[in-house]
Amino acid sequence: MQGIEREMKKILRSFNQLFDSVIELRKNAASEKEKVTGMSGQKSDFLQVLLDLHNESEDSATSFTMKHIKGILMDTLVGGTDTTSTMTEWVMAELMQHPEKMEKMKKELCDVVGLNNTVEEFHLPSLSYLNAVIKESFRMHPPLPLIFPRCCGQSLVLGGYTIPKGSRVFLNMWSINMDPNVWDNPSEFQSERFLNDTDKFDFRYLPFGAGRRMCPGLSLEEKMLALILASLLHSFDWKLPQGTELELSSKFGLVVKKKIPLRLISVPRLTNSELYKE
Ligand code: HEM
Repeated sequence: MQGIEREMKKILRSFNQLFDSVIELRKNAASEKEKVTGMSGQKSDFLQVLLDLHNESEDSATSFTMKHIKGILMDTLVGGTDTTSTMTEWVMAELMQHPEKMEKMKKELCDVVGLNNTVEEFHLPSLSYLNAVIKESFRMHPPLPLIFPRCCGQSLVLGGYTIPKGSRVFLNMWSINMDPNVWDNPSEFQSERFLNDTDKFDFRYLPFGAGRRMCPGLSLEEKMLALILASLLHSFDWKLPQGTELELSSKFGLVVKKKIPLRLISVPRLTNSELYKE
């Protein structure tokens, strides 16, 4: 009616073309490699695993088609891009708002990584303060505060409320995260509350949802976000452009972002300028 469907189909077509060309490139590269090395079926990345599954399932009753592959690529792209960039922005904004925590963060990075090195994946498990800062940022700024709606399978009474079978239920994570009965001083950014955190499942804190439909990108995200942030914070000092002020208001949408995008100036921090070259 308002051209939304037409626009959606146009976007879908361009994504389809993108995925087709990526898949075609991969297939050509794989057959080229097979010709040179005589080896096939090398599981080098996620796309290759999907293509191998497709090849293996061609003769089976439950086939795994190209349509499935493109659907998975689409889910990964949609689920993993806006959420990650939004969260990077929130963590940086909170650290700019709390310079003492920014300093603590940098000290941890200096101790673990050293100013003559760049951050690598193997450093991440030792960055416990970074982990706490990320968790506290997820608590205060969950990118998907209502996670995804659930449908009630059978009628039940919960906390005195009757929820009829078939109701659509939204879980408001944001209000749980801000509830003083659940968290001490919930409106304060206190990353230290997550410092001695155990891996025990905590129903007060569900930025990635829960149950069978919880976010499948969780373990990738934990590493990706920590690596992006650790690299940004270790390699550069950050300051606000002159005459600008930091503000932390949010804008509601499918992903809750900062209302005004964060703009910062980076100043190289590492001792060896060669480390900034590819
Ligand atoms: C800051 C990062 C992310 C956050 C906060 C986040 C959060 C969520 C949440 C709350 C859900 C709904 C879970 C539920 O209803 O229980 C979800 C679903 C999903 N996420 Fe993520 N996500 C993130 C990153 C990613 C990444 C990196 C990927 C892929 C690589 C991804 C792929 C998906 C997919 C495919 C679903 C739908 C799962 C289903 O319906 O079965 N997400 N995510």
